[in-house]
Amino acid sequence: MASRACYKPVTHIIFDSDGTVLDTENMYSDVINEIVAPFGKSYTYEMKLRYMGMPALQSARQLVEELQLPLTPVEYLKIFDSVVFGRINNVRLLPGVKDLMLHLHDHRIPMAIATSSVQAAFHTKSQPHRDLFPALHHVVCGDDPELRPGRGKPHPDIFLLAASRFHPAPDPGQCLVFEDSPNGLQAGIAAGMQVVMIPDPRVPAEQRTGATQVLDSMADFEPQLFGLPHYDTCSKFEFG
Ligand SMILES: O=c1[nH]cc([C@@H]2O[C@H](COP(=O)(O)O)[C@@H](O)[C@H]2O)c(=O)[nH]1
Ligand SMILES: [Mg+2]
Repeated sequence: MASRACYKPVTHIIFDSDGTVLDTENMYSDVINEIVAPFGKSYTYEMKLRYMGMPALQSARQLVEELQLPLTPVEYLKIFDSVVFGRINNVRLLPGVKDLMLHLHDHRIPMAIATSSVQAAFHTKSQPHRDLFPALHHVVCGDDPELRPGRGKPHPDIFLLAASRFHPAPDPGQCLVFEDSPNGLQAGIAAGMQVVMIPDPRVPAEQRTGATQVLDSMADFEPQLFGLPHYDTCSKFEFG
């Protein structure tokens, strides 16, 4: 992790979604394990560390091959999506997300989401929290027509595309990324952006290397360290 002196001021924020904004990762692990268990397989956390943040079809292809499932990747994805669809009402925002988005929105800081999730899935999962959408300038999903296949996280493309869609577009160095996954961290670094990583406690130290800052929770984020307006104590605690 960088020392305090290494934090550089930023003007724009790009959030990852799954595991950073939406509390979906444990649900994904449960669903994947339920799908593969009848075939005598399990989805370990070691595997998850490699899959998190990957575009859905790429992840499905790798999973089917790695676990030798008697399914095509598309068949697997259909089952996955239908099971997830039944659980979306339980998807919560992670701690600190709402406070930070509302705070930065109050101060007119431009924000976007860059998620590997496909648009239909993101739309469904995020519906319970649509009151926050006006705070976001835009959302880039993994199936965006301007993203080339095979260039999902850990490639930088989705973050660079998200940065290019602000008006006016900032330099990558002016953007701060929030990420939970090692693939997402690498994507943010490759994009030339600072990355605040909020990993699951099981993410090993070596897969956090390069993060500008590692936090246990978004609620611990101190905007002023990155040249952003600090929290007004009253608004954070009265309305958070
Ligand atoms: O255990 C897993 N978690 C997450 C993913 C992939 O990561 C994406 C979420 O990426 P992001 O955190 O960039 O929103 C999911 O849509 C899925 O494609 C996965 O394959 N396996
Ligand atoms: Mg994520």
